[in-house]
Amino acid sequence: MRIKICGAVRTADVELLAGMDVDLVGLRHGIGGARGGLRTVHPGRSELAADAFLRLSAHVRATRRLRPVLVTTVHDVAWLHDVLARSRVRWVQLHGHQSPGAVRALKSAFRPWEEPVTVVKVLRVRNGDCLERALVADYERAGVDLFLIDAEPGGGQSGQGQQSPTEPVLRVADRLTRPFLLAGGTSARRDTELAPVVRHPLFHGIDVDGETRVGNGGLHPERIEAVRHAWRTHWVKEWMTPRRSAATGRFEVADPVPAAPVPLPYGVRVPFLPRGCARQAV
Ligand SMILES: O=C(O)c1ccccc1N[C@@H]1O[C@H](COP(=O)(O)O)[C@@H](O)[C@H]1O
Repeated sequence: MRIKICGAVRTADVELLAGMDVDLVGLRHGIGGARGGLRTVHPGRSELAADAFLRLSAHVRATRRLRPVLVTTVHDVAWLHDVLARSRVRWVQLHGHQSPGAVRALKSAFRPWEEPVTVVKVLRVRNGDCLERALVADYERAGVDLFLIDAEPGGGQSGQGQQSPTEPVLRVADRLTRPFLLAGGTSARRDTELAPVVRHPLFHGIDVDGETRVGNGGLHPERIEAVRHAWRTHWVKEWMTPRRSAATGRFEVADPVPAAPVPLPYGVRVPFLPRGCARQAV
């Protein structure tokens, strides 16, 4: 399971992340404005100027453990190729309305002898529906490697710390043949609603921004550690560890949210039941 922390803006952020158990570092460059097309709630919250992007991405690469990810809303393939080539960053998160054609052109802009680019395309969930639903197959044919399912409360805004309801996320995930990251208000909360998302065969990890900060401030080690612990230790262990079933003797992945109502033995009283359990025979 991969963990991406978004919005590093200074060398100290990279040094902090290098000492933590995370994988990908999002660096925002080319957000909104004339080249973009996506307005953000916090315009330029952590937008890096060109020289800062080059410097910080080199710093991330130098850790040899973390991977820098260019997070951008720019559509212009020549600009994207130039930034990726000059910085030697090979992961890009297309967080705008970039078309499948732009994805195809970007993938083929890198020659076969060059390190290929990994394209992450955002799919936004708004009012229970995925805005890019009709384009998913085209994105896959164009070469998207990984999707990022994010909540968009409206107005073309991302990163408001709002979590997408599970059902629409699963509906999008079921249309995919490529893996996806979950974004949008991802936190350290152990919300059992998320179990079916984590257990989805294409679930690949999480992308977090707001939860890793205190207020609008910088990255906070304890908050990052809380998210890491919740997802790497709790969720993954809880839902992905096969256990031997007492009934069948076979190894099965634990299911804390039973699909069918589970009858309780006669006389048992419980103050709280997990979702899916029927209150019977009390
Ligand atoms: O947060 C922004 O303003 C933003 C601007 C442009 C592109 C992406 C942006 N945020 C992304 O939103 C998700 C989730 O963030 P959060 O955990 O809900 O705060 C993440 O991918 C950010 O990169």
